[in-house]
This record gives sequence, structure tokens and C-alpha cells, in this order.
Amino acid sequence: MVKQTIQIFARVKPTSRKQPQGIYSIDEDEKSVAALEIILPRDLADGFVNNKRESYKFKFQRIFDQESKQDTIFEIIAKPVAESVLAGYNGTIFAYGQTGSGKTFTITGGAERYSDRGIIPRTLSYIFEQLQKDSRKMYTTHVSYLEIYNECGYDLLDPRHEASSLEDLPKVTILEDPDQNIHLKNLSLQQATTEEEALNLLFLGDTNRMIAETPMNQASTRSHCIFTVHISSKEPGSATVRRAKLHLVDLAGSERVAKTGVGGQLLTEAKYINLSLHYLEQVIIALAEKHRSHIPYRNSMMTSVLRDSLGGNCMTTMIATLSLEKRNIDESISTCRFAQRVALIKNEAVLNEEIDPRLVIIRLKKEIQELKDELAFITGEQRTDQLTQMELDKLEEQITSFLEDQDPESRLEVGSDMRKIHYCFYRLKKLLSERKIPEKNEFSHEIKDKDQEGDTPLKEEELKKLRDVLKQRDNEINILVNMLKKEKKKVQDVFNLQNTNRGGTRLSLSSSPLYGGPGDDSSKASVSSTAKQTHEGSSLDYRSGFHRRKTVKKEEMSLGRQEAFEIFKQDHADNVTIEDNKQILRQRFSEAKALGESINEVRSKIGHLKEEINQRQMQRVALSITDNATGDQELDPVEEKLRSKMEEEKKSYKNMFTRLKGLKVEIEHLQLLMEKAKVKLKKEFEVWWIEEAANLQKKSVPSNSPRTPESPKQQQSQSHLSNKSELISKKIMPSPPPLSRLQRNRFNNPNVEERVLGNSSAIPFTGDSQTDTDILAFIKARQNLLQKKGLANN
Ligand SMILES: Nc1ncnc2c1ncn2[C@@H]1O[C@H](COP(=O)(O)OP(=O)(O)OP(=O)(O)O)[C@@H](O)[C@H]1O
Repeated sequence: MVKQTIQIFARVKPTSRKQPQGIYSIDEDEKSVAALEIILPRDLADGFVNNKRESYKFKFQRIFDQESKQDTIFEIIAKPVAESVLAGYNGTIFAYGQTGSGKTFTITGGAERYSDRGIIPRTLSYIFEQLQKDSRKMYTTHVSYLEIYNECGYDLLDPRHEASSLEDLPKVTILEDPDQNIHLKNLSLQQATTEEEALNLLFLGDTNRMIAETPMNQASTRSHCIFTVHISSKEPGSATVRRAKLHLVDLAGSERVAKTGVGGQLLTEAKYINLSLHYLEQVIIALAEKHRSHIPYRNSMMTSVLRDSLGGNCMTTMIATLSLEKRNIDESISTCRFAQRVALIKNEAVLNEEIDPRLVIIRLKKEIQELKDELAFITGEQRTDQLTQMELDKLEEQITSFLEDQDPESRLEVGSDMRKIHYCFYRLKKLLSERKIPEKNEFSHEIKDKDQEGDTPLKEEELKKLRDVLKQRDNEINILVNMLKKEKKKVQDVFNLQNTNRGGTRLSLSSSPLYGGPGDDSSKASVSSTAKQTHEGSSLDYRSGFHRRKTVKKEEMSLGRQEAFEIFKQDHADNVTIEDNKQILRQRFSEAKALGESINEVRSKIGHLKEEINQRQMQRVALSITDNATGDQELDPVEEKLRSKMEEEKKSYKNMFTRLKGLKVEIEHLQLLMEKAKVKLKKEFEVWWIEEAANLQKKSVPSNSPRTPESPKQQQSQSHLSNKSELISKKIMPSPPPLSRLQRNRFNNPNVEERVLGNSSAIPFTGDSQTDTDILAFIKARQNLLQKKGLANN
């Protein structure tokens, strides 16, 4: 057991504007702790933060200033936690801080550069690297990704859904068993056998999170996210399984509602966030108090899920993310105060070891078989599990005559065959429960084994010993089978619930020590084959899910919108990122290609050198035979030279190979970043498109002025355009934009068409109000863009 207080670290986000001098200072001199001093600017010191204090000092394990890079954060904060998870302890790293202070950047990473990878991808990379190195154990790794928004949990790794809103994602609920273990119903657990698979899952979850958020609901700001890596390990042949979980938590923005000054839906969200963070604070206060027996974990979903991470069996680390700009000073001080309280909490992490009941059963069964064989050898009888019909009939006769025998001393003699003994007990019990045994025959006397008196003492003793062992083993098996049944029932219950809820089958997570988690073959065996298929199917699905999404979206986009999309994306910051990353990718690809070629060259050089050395050796042997010389022990300088050259080539081969491996990971990561940026770009375009259409509508509707009659020339030109427009509109607008019904109704208003028609005779119309509205929206949007870029005619 490791007793440890929660480790607290602080990270200061770089400021975009020039930081006023002396707003904070870091003192690293003190032993094993660092102090962060926040110095209030003069104009704030008398203000709302606190009465006239000028500076605040907070202690942390370490403070990372604005210059700190992601690799340092990983090395110092996350690596030790990952190491303890690999050793079998649970671990949690959570980021806490106000919106925009860098929580997501720290936990997941930035979306632009490979070097901005956050704790999750770096930890996955480290974990898989370590697992690969350790061949002494068998490891199984699974991941899950949970989002908590307004007190509801959502599974971000559901491969069966194309989420377009949060409600599309499977809802995760909390179940608590009688032993107070938390089970997350509906949270899928996806197996990841490589770093690449795990990263794909992370990106799938992030994309689902991004797709599901609306402008009103910036999910990243207003929701809590928990990415969990589950590792189980076992040495071959051992019955002990170690399980550990690593929670990587990105909490919602911690700012107070009063300051944000929000209303409506945002206020509701803010209340939920503040409430759940308030409950988190309450849990932390309660844990920090000595002799406090009740800890209010159940108040919110987040504290329930993180129960083990706070005051439980876990090594926990908190990162306080701080934005030390003047306007954020008060929030930063709150964050630091919160961290100081968290630092008081003690956790007791224990190794999560358990016996694999499946293996114990196999061992016991083997032992039983051996005992049976031994018994058969001694008794000279070969037994099967079942009694034959003849044996059963004979036993029935014996039982009847035993029950009918008036002699109280009479005995039921069935020998030492446990199957017969069990059968007799079974029959007697049945008869007793059916009350078919006459009062006087009730066997209240002890059954004594006097009948064996004639046997030799050695045989009798041996038989008795064997019988005892058998009985003991039977008992053990019964206990284990019951344990398995209980587990199977738990899993089955969850499946049944899920089937009822969603018409599908999913796995459930549990924090119970016996839970059928990753790598637990026993639980897998107990899961129905349908469930297994679903699980296997899903882990395949997610790999294609991320890429499938983009194809679907592309097909949906009409040519007109595609044109608008092309213009839209030209200036978009994400497009710049995509283009930059494309550039980097090209470079990396060509570097990888060149490296591949060099590796091949070096490989063939090594081959040649080997051959040369062989030939040299053969020559020397041949020479020594022809010259009849014995001095072949001498070192051959030529061979030595060849050898050292070969060593050099091998070294460079190894270096190049390591670099190539690194390049592969970087290329994959960049590809995923680009994919994510593209999805985001498209999503933003859709929002913008709808907004443009709505703006156009707003401008058009209020006009009630009668239309000026058109001149015959106008009418002529219009009808001409109208005919032509059918072709054009078909060409550029095959599908309507995804407008809401409300918006569609608004657009269907003939006034709009008429008004704009009256104003812009050059616009092609189709006669179909929906398509015409699309055309108008498109043209207007294009004009706006061109105006922004200074390319408009007027
Ligand atoms: N240490 C850092 N270095 C460079 N950029 C950073 C750093 N921290 C944050 N950023 C940038 O600041 C912006 C806001 O950061 P981020 O999204 O991580 O904040 P957050 O605390 O997660 O906010 P929210 O509560 O809204 O999720 C992002 O554009 C991010 O890239």
C-alpha cells in the first residue's frame, strides 16, 4: 500500500498580450516545493479580489511557467503516474482551471502541431512502449471515454453512431452495487492493442465531442471529460491478475457564474458546472477534514465516477491551469486556493491483484481428476460422472428397504462412492421435503461408518483422506462457481438492461474488485456470444468510423455549397493549420521515404560486410591448412576493420530505424489532426451557412412595400433567366442545406423570392422555393466573403 497526498502542480498559460511585469513570481528554492506568488496589480488590490492584500502565495510540487513545453509536462507530471499504473496501481491526473486556461491543451494537446501533443497521446505512447518491452507478462489494454454534460454521462467511443448532437450518443448512467462499487452502465470499453489503435480511439472521441457541441454548447468548456486507460497484466501460468486504471480528466471551466454574466441555456449549464464543481469542492473539503465519516460523493456524477481518485485507492495528481492575465487574476487565485485544499487529501493506493477464478478452477479440476484416478486405482473401479441406470435402480431399492427397515440400527450401505452417497442424500432430502418418510423412520441418528471395519486400516485411511480432499475440492469449486455465476449475472444484467434500452449489447465497467474488466477471460467467457460479437465488431468499427464520417459528409454537399465551402475555408485559421500540416506531412513522407531507402542501403551494406568477413575467415582457414600454420589465433587487421565498419553501419541502421518509427507515429498523429481540423472546418461552415441564410431572410422579410410593377423588358429577361436557372440551379444546388423546419418555413415565404427577385435580376431562379432560397443564400454568402476579401465589385 502506498500512502500519498494528492500531488499538485501549477501551469501558467502563455499570454497573448505582453504581460505586465511582476504579476507573478515563482520561487523554486524551497525544499521539494515551489511557491507561486501572485502579485495584485495596484488597481485590483483594492477591488473585488480581496481587501487590500497585495500578494498571494501558494505552494505546489512544481510550477510550470509560460515557457514550459508539453514534453516537460509529460516527463514530470504524467510519466510517474503512468509508471505506477503499469505497476498495478490506479492513477488519476486531472486538470482544473477556468475556461481557456489550458486544461484541454495540457490533457489532450493542441490541434496544430505534433509537438503540442498533450498528456493523453504521450502517455499512450509511453505505456505501449513499455508494454512492448516487457515480455515477461501478458497485457491487455482497453480505453473508455466519458463526457459528463449537465449531470448526464455520454459515451464518446460509440462506433455505431454518427453523432450530430450530444443526445445521439449513448447515455451513461451510474449503478451502485450493494458493496458500493460504481458501475458505469453503457460506457463502452474498447480494446486497443497498439498505440495507433488507442490514438484512433482518442481522436474518435474528440471528434464526437466536437461534432456534438453546438455554438450554444461549447462542450469542451462546459463538460467534464474522462479518458480512461485500463491495463490488466498476468504472468504466464499465474492465477494472479493485476488491474489498474488511469483516468485522465479534463474538467469543465471553473469560473463562477456571477462573473460570466450569462442567462438562459448557458445559465443552466453554468449552474450544473458550478454545482458539480461545488460538489467536487465539498468532497475535497470533507476529505481534508480529519474524522469525517461521510463524504458526499453521490451528489454528482463526476464525484461518483472519481470516487476512487479522491481519498481512495489511487495515485492522484492535479494540474491547476492558470491564466495570469489581469482580468483573470481572481479566478486564478480561486484555482490556487482549491489546489491547496486538494493537497491535503491522502490517498491509499493498493496493488489491484486478484486471483483469476477461471485458472483456479482449471487447476482444481485437474487435481480432482488426479484424485479420481488414484481412487479408481485403489478401488479397482473406473467411474464416470453419472451413475448408470442399473446403479440408480439398485440405490432406489436400497433406500426403500433402508426406510422400511424397523431396526433403528439398520444402515444404508452404498460404499465410498461419493456419487452414490450424494444421490442417497438427495433422495432422502427429497422424501423428507415431500413428507413421505414415516415419523418412526426419521433418521435422527448419526450415520456412522462402521461398515468399513473389515477393510485394511491403510486402505481405509487412504480412502478417507481422498474422500476428504475430494469434498474439500468440491466445496472450493462450488464457491468459485458461485462467484463466477454472480459475476456472470452482473454482466448479463447489464447486457439485458442495455438490450432493453438500446436494442443492442454493450459492456459495462465496474470498479468492483471482481469486475469482468479488460483481460478478464473469465468474464469474457461468461458473456454471451452475441455480446462478444458486438464487442469485437465495435472495435473494428471504430477504426473505420472516423474516416467514414468525412466521406458521408462530402457526398452530402451540393456543388454550390462546395464552391462556397472552398471560399469559406481559404481564409479560415484551421485551413492554414491544415495546409501547414499538409506541408509538414509531405516533408515527413519524403523524409520517411529517403530514410527507408537509406535503411535498405545500409542493410545491404551490412550484408556485404558480413559476406566479406566470412570470405576473409574462409581464406584464413584455407591458408592455415595449406601453410600448415598454427598461428591462426592472431587477429586479422583487415577483418577487424571490416567488423568495426559493420558495427558502425549497424549503429546507423538502428538510429535510422528509430527515427523511422518516430516518423511513423508523427505522420499518423498529423493525419489525425488534419482529419479533426477538417471535420471542425466543415462544421463551422455549416453553422456559418445557416447563419448567412437566416440573416438574408431577416433582411428580406420586414419589407411590406408593394413591388414595383416590372417593365415588359424586365419580365422578359426574368423569364429567360428563370428558364436558364433551372439548369444552373440543378447544377449548383442539387441538395438543400440542412435548415431547420422553422427556417425552411420562413424561407418558403413567397415574399422573399419576390423581393430579392425584384432587386437582383441577374440571379437565376428555378421556381422551386427551397432551391431558390439556397441560391440566394449562396450568392449572398459569396458576396459577403468577396467583400471581406476586398474582391467585390461594388
Ligand atoms: N501552455 C500553452 N501553450 C500554448 N497555447 C496554449 C497553452 N495553454 C492553452 N493554450 C491555448 O489556449 C487556448 C485555450 O486553451 P484550452 O482550450 O486548453 O483551455 P481550456 O482550459 O481547456 O478551456 P475550456 O474550459 O474552454 O475547455 C487554446 O487555443 C490553446 O491552444
